[in-house]
Amino acid sequence: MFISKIFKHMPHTNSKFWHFTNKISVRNYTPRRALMYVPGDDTRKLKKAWTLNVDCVAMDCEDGVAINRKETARETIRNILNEGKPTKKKFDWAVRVNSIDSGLCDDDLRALLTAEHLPNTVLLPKVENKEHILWFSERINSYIENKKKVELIIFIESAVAMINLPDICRTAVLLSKTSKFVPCALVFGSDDFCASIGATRTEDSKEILYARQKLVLVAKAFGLQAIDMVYIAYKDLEGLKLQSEEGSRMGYTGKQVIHPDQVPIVQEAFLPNTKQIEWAVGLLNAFKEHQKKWKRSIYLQRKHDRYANYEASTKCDRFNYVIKKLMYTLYIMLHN
Ligand SMILES: CC(=O)SCCNC(=O)CCNC(=O)[C@H](O)C(C)(C)COP(=O)(O)OP(=O)(O)OC[C@H]1O[C@@H](n2cnc3c(N)ncnc32)[C@H](O)[C@@H]1OP(=O)(O)O
Ligand SMILES: CC(=O)C(=O)O
Ligand SMILES: [Mg+2]
Repeated sequence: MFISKIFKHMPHTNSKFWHFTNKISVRNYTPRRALMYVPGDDTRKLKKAWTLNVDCVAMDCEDGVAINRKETARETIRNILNEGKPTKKKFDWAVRVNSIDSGLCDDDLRALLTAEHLPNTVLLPKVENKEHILWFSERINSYIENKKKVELIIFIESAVAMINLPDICRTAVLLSKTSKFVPCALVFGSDDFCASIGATRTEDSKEILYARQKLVLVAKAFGLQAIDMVYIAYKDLEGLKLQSEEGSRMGYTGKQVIHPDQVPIVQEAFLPNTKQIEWAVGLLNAFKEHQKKWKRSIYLQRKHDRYANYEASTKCDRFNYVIKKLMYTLYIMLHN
């Protein structure tokens, strides 16, 4: 359980330590513990966002922007993309376009994906079915030049989308082999989801428990990050902490936020705690001891039984692989 929890915190990996973990496919892992929305028409908030220590900044064209400000948001974000990333800080530079059914999505994509610099990630809200993914793929292939690709975050926000979820993910994964996007995460859009199923929000969110669990389950089945719901009462930081920790325990890798004060609490909740780190260090030490014994037993088995030797070394490889990942994560945590 702990191992899967820390894998989700693998950061951008261009460190020397990479040589040690050269067989581990975490090289391009982009952490998104907090995914913060910034209304795309609000230059003051956009400037503020660059000063924060947040994993993902989502410049928003969708629900954070009033209908009569859509064009302003699109233009403002395009200008920012033309100028290039405004800081050397490492964070996921993302845009949330309007939904396909809104009729605004194509204009958003055209404006944002033909700017001087591509965003790292496109957030596609209200995906309902695989046809939406096919449409998105066709549109972005016509806008992005060369061999460049963006990461895609798929929003699941309705009853129909929840039913079609595996189909949506399968299509996205298959298309990504030939298209200019790579699916990287699912987002649970709980506010729109509640509206879709006619649920009334409660403090413990029991009314959406099934959907919240299903999203994380399907995300993991397709190797995607799972990003949990927004905690709208942004002044209630205690409630935010409890909900973030709950999401982390459920297997979510991050959470959407709407206010800078929410960022540190959420990012903390999606990191391993001291107890878990101590447990991992204990596991590393135990492993060293076991490895010594295993080496000897493998040597003896090699002499007597070829098949048994094969089994043992396979186990050893698997264990080695897991430990290397653990050590790598500890190294990153110590150096942050
Ligand atoms: C269901 C969904 O789709 S959720 C996504 C759509 N919703 C959103 O995007 C809402 C985003 N959040 C916001 O717009 C704001 O946080 C609000 C409106 C909720 C509150 O804003 P304010 O009243 O300005 O909050 P507050 O005064 O506490 O802000 C403190 C500082 O943080 C800044 N700030 C607040 N929210 C954000 C944000 N999302 N991004 C960047 N900066 C922000 C403010 O500009 C202010 O900066 P300043 O000190 O330089 O003036
Ligand atoms: C985040 C979002 O889009 C929603 O909850 O509907
Ligand atoms: Mg929504």
